Amino acid sequence: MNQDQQTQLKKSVAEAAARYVAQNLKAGAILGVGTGSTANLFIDALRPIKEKIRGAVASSENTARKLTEIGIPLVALNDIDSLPIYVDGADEIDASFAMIKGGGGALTREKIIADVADCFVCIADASKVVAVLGNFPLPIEVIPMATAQVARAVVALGGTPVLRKGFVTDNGNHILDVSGLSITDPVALESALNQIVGTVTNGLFARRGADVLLLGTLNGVETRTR
Ligand SMILES: O=C(CO)[C@H](O)[C@H](O)COP(=O)(O)O
Repeated sequence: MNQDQQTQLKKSVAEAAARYVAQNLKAGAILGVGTGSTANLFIDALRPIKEKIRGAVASSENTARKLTEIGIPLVALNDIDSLPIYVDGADEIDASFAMIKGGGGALTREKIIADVADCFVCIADASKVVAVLGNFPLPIEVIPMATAQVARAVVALGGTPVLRKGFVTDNGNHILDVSGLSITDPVALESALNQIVGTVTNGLFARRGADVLLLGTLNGVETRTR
């Protein structure tokens, strides 16, 4: 698949996700919105149905800006008790709907919103589906003073961490991108990484994976459920 085709597939799933929201989000409800190029296309696709959405919880400052631009009011996660639907992209997704996320660096806020949401709708083009997670380097958000220590702990687990240069997360932290992991047990690795002191969040979304996958393929958008 070339880049133009991939962009076209991202656009198709973004539009399918907007239709999904129009059909499934109750009038006046709050929507969770992810981060990244697919999420940006999703925000664009929300324009025609924006009156139906009372407000949105944004997973990053970029997403907050885009939502504001199209006139969807922002809602703080602390001001709501529940969130029916969260729509976000992924860097990789496997057959059990476990994902690697955080290519855009928004993994911590994304994981928090995903945890609150009743339904995580993953929007992805076909290139994101893998048999085993780990070809895409796994992002880990770390407290800056702990970066070297977390990197040593990650090496001990068999990974090769690289500091994402010139990048600071919306929370003021660093990202280590970890390659060389063949993630055959995503739940166990997510838990193991959570134990490393100085780690804020790792980009494995396995304990709380997606519920619905809208997958853009060259033959159209497939809806898969777990
Ligand atoms: O996790 C993310 C951002 O932190 C994104 O969802 C992930 O990187 C996919 O991005 P894109 O839609 O640009 O391929």
